[in-house]
Amino acid sequence: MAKGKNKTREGGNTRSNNSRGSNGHHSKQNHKSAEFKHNQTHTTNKFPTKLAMWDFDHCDPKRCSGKKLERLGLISSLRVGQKFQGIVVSPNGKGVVCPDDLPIVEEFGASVVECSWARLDEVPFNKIGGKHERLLPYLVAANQVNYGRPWRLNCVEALAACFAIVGRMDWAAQLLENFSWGLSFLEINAELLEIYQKCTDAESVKRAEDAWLEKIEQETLDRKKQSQETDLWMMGNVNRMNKLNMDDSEEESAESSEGDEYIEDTEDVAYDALGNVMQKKEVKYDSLGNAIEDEEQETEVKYDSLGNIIE
Ligand SMILES: C[S@@+](CC[C@H](N)C(=O)[O-])C[C@H]1O[C@@H](n2cnc3c(N)ncnc32)[C@H](O)[C@@H]1O
Repeated sequence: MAKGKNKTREGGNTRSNNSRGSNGHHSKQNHKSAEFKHNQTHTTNKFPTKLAMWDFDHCDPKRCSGKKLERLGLISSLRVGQKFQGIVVSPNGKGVVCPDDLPIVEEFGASVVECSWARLDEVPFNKIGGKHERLLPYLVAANQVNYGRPWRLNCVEALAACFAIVGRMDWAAQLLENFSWGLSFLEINAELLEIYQKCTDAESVKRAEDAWLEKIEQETLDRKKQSQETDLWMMGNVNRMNKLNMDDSEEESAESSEGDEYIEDTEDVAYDALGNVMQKKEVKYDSLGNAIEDEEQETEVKYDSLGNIIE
């Protein structure tokens, strides 16, 4: 259990509907009471540690994971100008999240910057953040917008990644469970998260990240080389196959033409009882194309009274 966590949540309540986002103003309320309310509502009692975000309303609310966490009452909004005591997972971070961050995460929670990747230059990073701003090491997004892209995690993935790296896989899963695709983030990054969890400080995570990047780069090169070799081998085979096919078809056509010839030949070839080819019978045709019977065969054979052929 996080130190002081219950204490923080005792006075806490979920964010009220009239609280404001990072770039909005609180209507009909003076600054002081709004600030007081904000400080009072920056935690929810639905999650074991504090979750917060600066929301710049850049994204489609239907696809925005930060907004969904807010609707679920799991995360609260921070104003521009307001700093966060816990880990700030941010593109503006210097070091990377590491297992040594566990006590900070457990005591003060984690926050993100809900904005568009394409509009980072509009974010006043100097007016948000905190003492513990962190980048995330190489991990691959599982969300539907950036699936398969390294580093470009959405807010819920970023928070979950932070929890997973510091060893709170339970919190990571608890958060991601709210998204249909959520747990696949832990699955596709399982091997890497285990490696990061075995590290200590930011430098060791960075070294692990570098080693992983080197490994996947090498694997990519090996795969490329292998596929080129396979292509060559296949091409060799294809050539051989083509040649074989060609030879085959040549042989086949040769065979078939031979066969045809053979068949043609057989039409006029006669065999004796022992299968020996006998003299080809010559068929003669009249001017109308009608076969004329061989006169020789038509020659009448005469016999004497004893049945002997008479010449
Ligand atoms: C740019 S926003 C995009 C949010 C997206 N629209 C959504 O639906 O959640 C994602 C935020 O998550 C955190 N984040 C994601 N990947 C990160 C990384 N590799 N390093 C540091 N922070 C990261 C940052 O706070 C970042 O601003």
